[in-house]
Amino acid sequence: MSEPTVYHIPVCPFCQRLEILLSLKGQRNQVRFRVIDVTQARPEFLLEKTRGSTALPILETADGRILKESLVILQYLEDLYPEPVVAQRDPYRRAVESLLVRMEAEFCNHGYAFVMNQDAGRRDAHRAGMLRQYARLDEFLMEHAPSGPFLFEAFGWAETVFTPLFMRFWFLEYYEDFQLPAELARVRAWRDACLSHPAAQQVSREQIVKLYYDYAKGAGNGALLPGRRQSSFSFKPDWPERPWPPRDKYGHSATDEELGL
Ligand SMILES: COc1ccc(C(=O)/C=[SH]/C[C@H](NC(=O)CC[C@H](N)C(=O)O)C(=O)NCC(=O)O)cc1OC
Repeated sequence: MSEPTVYHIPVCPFCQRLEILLSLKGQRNQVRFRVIDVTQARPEFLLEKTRGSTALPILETADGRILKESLVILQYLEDLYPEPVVAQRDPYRRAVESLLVRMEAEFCNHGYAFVMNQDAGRRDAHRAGMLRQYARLDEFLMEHAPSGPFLFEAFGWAETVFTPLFMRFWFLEYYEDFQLPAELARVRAWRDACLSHPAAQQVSREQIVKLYYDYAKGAGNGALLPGRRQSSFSFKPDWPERPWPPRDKYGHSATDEELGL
């Protein structure tokens, strides 16, 4: 094996982080990406490599060593391909970047809990919680980068970490009619600049909305819903050939046929 290999799910936000970083560095073709079908049990060869853990992405170095956790793999790739630099080199700026990145897990969890919520009576609580998460980002950016749009001069480390989550939260706009209010202008400017960056165009809004339908019905990571034969994460039929799913997640459960599966 002459190059690193990433085992990934094409639409997983954590896997997309690696593609964005490599794209920024012009090294996307130096790393082999092997697609794993999240709707199927992990293949034995992979479980042997990971000693049983199933979360993706997984990176196998050129000499066969295994790494997991997207933020760790990002740092490995940053060190393996040091130019152009993506993470800040100045110690204080790197610390500020790290403070912002420390907010990604709670931000992610709120968004996924919101889209996976099945209790219409809790919609407003989820919405309020998601708005608080965006307000935290807005406050941080107003303190450290009031003019923007990025945290520093260009799309960098924090943007690489957050942009896949901003893209997944297209499912909140579609299934929960979630919109950022005008008073959160700073984080909205950051989000919009991230969404349009050329290094981050691995997935589209239509793809996310169609593939994540089952998450909106409470089934994550390729799990199968009652009465369904296929997950919305299935690779076939390819998502461009499928119709847009119904938006009414609380009142209707689409069949495989309605989803074009
Ligand atoms: C907070 O809830 C969620 C947040 C994100 C995702 C997601 O996009 C999974 S993407 C695919 C998912 N990968 C991960 O969760 C990796 C997270 C890890 N911390 C990283 O940063 O690499 C996976 O492989 N799951 C299958 C398994 O673990 O066997 C799903 C959520 O709930 C189902």
